[in-house]
Amino acid sequence: MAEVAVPSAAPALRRELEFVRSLLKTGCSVDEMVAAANAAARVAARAAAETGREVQKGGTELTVRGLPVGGDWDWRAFKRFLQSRGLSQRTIKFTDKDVELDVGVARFATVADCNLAADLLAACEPPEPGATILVERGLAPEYANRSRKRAREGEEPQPGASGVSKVPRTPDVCAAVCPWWQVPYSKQLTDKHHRIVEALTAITMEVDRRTYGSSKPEWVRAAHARASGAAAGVPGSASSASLCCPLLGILRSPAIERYRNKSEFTVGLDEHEKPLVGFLRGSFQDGITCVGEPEPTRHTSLMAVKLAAAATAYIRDVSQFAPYDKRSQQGYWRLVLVREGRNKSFLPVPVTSTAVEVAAAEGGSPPAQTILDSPTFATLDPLTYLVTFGSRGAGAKPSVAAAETSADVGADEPMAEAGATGSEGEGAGGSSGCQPGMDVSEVCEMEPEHPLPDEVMVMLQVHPEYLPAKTDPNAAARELRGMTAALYAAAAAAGEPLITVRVQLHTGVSNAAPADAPLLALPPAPEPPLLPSDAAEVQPPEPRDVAAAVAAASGPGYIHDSLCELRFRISPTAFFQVNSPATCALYKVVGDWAAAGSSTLLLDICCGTGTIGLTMASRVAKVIGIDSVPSAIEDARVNAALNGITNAEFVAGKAEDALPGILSTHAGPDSPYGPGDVVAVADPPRAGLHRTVLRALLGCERIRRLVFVSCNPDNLVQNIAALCSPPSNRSGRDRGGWGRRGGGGGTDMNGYSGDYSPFRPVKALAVDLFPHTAHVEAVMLLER
Ligand SMILES: C[S@@+](CC[C@H](N)C(=O)[O-])C[C@H]1O[C@@H](n2cnc3c(N)ncnc32)[C@H](O)[C@@H]1O
Repeated sequence: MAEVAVPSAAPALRRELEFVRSLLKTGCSVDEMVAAANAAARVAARAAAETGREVQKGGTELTVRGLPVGGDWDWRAFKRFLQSRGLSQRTIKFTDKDVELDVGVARFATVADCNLAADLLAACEPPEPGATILVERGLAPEYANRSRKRAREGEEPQPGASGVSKVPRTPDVCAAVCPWWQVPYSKQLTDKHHRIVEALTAITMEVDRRTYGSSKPEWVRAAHARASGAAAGVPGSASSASLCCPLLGILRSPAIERYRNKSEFTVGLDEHEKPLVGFLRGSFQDGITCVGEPEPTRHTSLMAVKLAAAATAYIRDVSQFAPYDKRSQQGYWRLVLVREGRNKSFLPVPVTSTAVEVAAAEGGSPPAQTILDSPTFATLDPLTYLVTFGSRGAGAKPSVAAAETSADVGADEPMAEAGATGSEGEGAGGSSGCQPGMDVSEVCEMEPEHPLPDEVMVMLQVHPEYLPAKTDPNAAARELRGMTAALYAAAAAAGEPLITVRVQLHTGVSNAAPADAPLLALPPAPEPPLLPSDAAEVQPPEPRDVAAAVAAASGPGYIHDSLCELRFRISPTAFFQVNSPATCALYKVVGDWAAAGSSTLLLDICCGTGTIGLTMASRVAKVIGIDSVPSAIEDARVNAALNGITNAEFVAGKAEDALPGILSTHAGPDSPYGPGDVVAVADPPRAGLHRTVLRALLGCERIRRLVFVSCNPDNLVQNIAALCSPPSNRSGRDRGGWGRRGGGGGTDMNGYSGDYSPFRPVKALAVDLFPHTAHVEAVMLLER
């Protein structure tokens, strides 16, 4: 056998070669010789590859060549192959393999994991006898291009992109529900931050468009001046110079893997036409009805994955009822909603990539990651999760790049100075001991194992018009109870009991049921036959274990979760933020920016289950929350009582209907709240606030401070521009509905006839509540 020169940079190869040499010397068997020859060939190929190319050190990606082609050999098979070779599910962050290519790529949680994987794979048996696999550090060029394209488009890789022509296929489930799953988290944060930069710039432009002459707000002029300076060569870029206010950075999500506390699974058919409880692999409008396995999606919790698998098994193996088919509007099982809650907040403290790299270089284990132990609302420090751009290392001076995006508009303003933490004087990092903020280059994806949920709720959405269910209520009862028993067993096996199941009856075509769709407790066991002669025709009596499981899982019809030391009851259909750890950080910022005190009336507009208002109740005189969903308001009232809060009132109704009356009662001239004592927090749905609400807020002069939370940067622009534009001297070009035509008094295009002072954007922050998707939350403080 030819001697192979092993480069000094490849100690694993050297060890492997030594092993082969020793094997050859010992007079081993034919099989062992074959294995040795294969290993030697692998070594030779790897050595050749490495001498021709520097080993990329410190990365977390591996390319594996020589994998089987065709059949089922896609990324799932590749992932199974990695797992079967001793690599843990948790450390493998993504795998990608086209069935037509012999190359697979994998990314690992840490450099140490990647090193271990490289060593394990170099020494392992190939997936097929006689095959030779080759392991290389870094991303194969053919995949690097695919990843970039996918990241840009948020789409699944089309095989044609790698040069192999194939018929387009239904998108992968990950591409459908967490399209950024393969994009490094630091890149996700950068893109989301940029999206908010664009929104803040668009606000300046929109208010500029709506105003002219002396009515143009000072902050718009200042933005113009910055932009002109930038255009004239003063360091800075025109687009970021035009931000309407400082953008302090982005709060990363404390947890990025399997972070969702709510999973909505569709019941349908998989690509082989077998029933599956999972995620739709595209939109019904695009003709896609195929459902995919939820397990590969990075954001779905393991408990939810297990419950989906149990529901699938029940429908496939036991149920007599079919999944609902939207096209024919036939079938019974429609949706399985899983919600989870914890007794204590789960708040991991991020470690930096430098710390991980240093530990790996020193051959040690990755740095220990701490979990904040249920911090109080006062001690939780959002700086723990702040990510900024362009200044490597916390406390480092912002680089030129940072100055370009932030200096003129103050985006590098420390968060504490900007009033973000409300805990001035306490060391930055507060209770966590973490450095204040981290540069995006320091973002690391390592995170600790999540604790199991303490409470699990399932809502089964079914189609009551399905003929076999309609004609035989006993059969329907048996199905629902059988399904519940299957789910109960799966939850218990996963470590936590399923405490409550509810059934939603829904006849509409889309799975999105109206808030008032009937929600029922589990039906009682079918009655035994009255006459012995009927006995032959009826099903056998319900097994005892089903009855016991149903009794245990009937529960109260709600669960509880914890945020910032408070407990929240959540009903099946009430809104509750899906990422509890990130929500704690978000609420802390909202609370601090509201700067509410003991004389404050806090308006929580679109309050859901009362979360924002209740987290602030102890420091204000009164909270009034409004939400259009009655069950959410019921939850909010219970949540106040649950936490011993007596100064909160909740109103069920649309904000556009309820807010004007609330303001005239509680914030009118005769109210006990003086100017500035009324603080509003608005957290509207994606469509944004109704213009009646905007008008009411503008018209209430006691409101001087408004914290706006938005999950839709596009609608944020219109809402903020409306709130920050003066009432008169609007440009005649403004067809958007806020300016009066011409100056002076009169009535504007929306019927608002009062004078008011517009708000001014003070500062903004992006918050990542939805890792692996393009969604991002923005928080803005407005003052006047
Ligand atoms: C983004 S959620 C925010 C909920 C809450 N602030 C939280 O953090 O959990 C938006 C809320 O607005 C409610 N909503 C939707 N349209 C509304 C309207 N016209 N008036 C009042 N509330 C509305 C929804 O029911 C939902 O609870």
